[in-house]
Amino acid sequence: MPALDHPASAMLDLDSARRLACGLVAPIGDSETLDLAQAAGRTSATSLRAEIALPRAARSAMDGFALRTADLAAALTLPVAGTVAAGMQAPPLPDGAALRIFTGAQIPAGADAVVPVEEVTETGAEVQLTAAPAPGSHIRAVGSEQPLGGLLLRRGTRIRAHHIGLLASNGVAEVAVVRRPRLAILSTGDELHRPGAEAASRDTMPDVNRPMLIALAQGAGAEVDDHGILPDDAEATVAKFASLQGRYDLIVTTGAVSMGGRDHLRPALIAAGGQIDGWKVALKPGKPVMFGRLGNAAVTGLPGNPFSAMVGFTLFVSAQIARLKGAVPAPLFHCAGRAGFDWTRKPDRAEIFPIRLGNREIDGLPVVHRLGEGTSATLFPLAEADGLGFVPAETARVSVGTPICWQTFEAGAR
Ligand SMILES: Nc1nc2c(c(=O)[nH]1)N[C@H]1C(S)=C(S)[C@@H](COP(=O)(O)OP(=O)(O)OC[C@H]3O[C@@H](n4cnc5c(N)ncnc54)[C@H](O)[C@@H]3O)O[C@H]1N2
Ligand code: MOO
Repeated sequence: MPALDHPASAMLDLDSARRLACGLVAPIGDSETLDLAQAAGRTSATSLRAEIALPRAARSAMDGFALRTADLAAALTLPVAGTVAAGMQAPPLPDGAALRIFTGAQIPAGADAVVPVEEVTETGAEVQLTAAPAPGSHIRAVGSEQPLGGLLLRRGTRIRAHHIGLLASNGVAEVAVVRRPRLAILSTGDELHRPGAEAASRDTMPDVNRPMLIALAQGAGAEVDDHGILPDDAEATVAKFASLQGRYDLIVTTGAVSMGGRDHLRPALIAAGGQIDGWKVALKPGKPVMFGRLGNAAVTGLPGNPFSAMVGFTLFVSAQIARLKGAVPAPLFHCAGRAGFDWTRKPDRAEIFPIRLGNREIDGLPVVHRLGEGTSATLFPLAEADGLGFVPAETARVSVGTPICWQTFEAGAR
């Protein structure tokens, strides 16, 4: 296999790395048709326009009385000639009379206003008003809520509960959505065993990254195949890449991307006919991330340290999944907090760290506490974390009370 030469100094900055990662995938063109109830969270594959105007018939917006305003010129008292409820065909309004009407009921032919029940006095079979309403009062006119041809769902929209309701109101039962991105996820390392598969020993350790990344990818809307644990073996790695070719939109690996003699991933990708588009980001943790391609699939090699793998997913893989789905990747980290800690650091790489939110300050911004000591080998500081904090590469010092950027764990998954 080819020996790869990469100078230690060449690191992508975070923005360039994210752009590169997103550029290696393209929005999926295939679609499938789903029952409306199954479509939440999926991306619409087509735009839908209203084939009807709503409401289809003029309806009452209130419980009250339907009447003809012209009839009130002589007197403000009218006899009540009957009742119209939602779901029934309204009888025409007799001359010089009112009809009791309920919310959502069709406006009787001849009526041009509804007076709410609390604005009238009912005496026997008559209703007495204090003033004549303006024509059109409390009537939902035909087409007033949705025009014929109005846009209901734009292509590329993430379908949310309110879209489902809107489509249901138009009698739509099925919707075309972009097929889910197909991901292969695998771990590398002779030291790994499946969590719970064997008793923990001092020689082996559970595979932490695979179950975590599968959960993250499924949460982001991908269809994931679990490709298990790959041994630290060059030939096996080439063979694995070859077997994955043509089947996936994105292949995500962890481990074997650093400088060690057993870090086979990059040469194996080349040997399998793939290419490497970038390696190493000025990011802590997550420095040795690799961005590449194998046929039509993007290949993202995340570092083996579990917090590095998680950060790499959050910053790069989640954006790649969003783009595959035809969505716009979520912007990262809003500076909507105040540091609850002092921190002096080496200003060389952007840094991500677990955070816990404290009380809100008088301006409404939460105090953000940094958890852990910056170790990428453990997820332990995340146990009680509310999200992730961020400082740019050039930050050398953070002081209590200064603005700090953070995001919830859900922020990246769209
Ligand atoms: N000489 C250098 N050494 C290292 C550098 C460097 O720049 N120069 N970078 C360090 C950084 S930063 C990281 S991050 C790691 C990344 O290493 P790899 O991605 O090559 O990963 P491995 O060496 O295979 O494993 C690293 C570490 O993570 C554990 N691991 C791996 N996979 C899993 C898994 N699925 N579940 C749990 N733990 C896993 C593995 O046992 C190692 O302890 O490299 C540094 N070294
Ligand atoms: O990049 Mo490593 O991910 O700093 O631990």
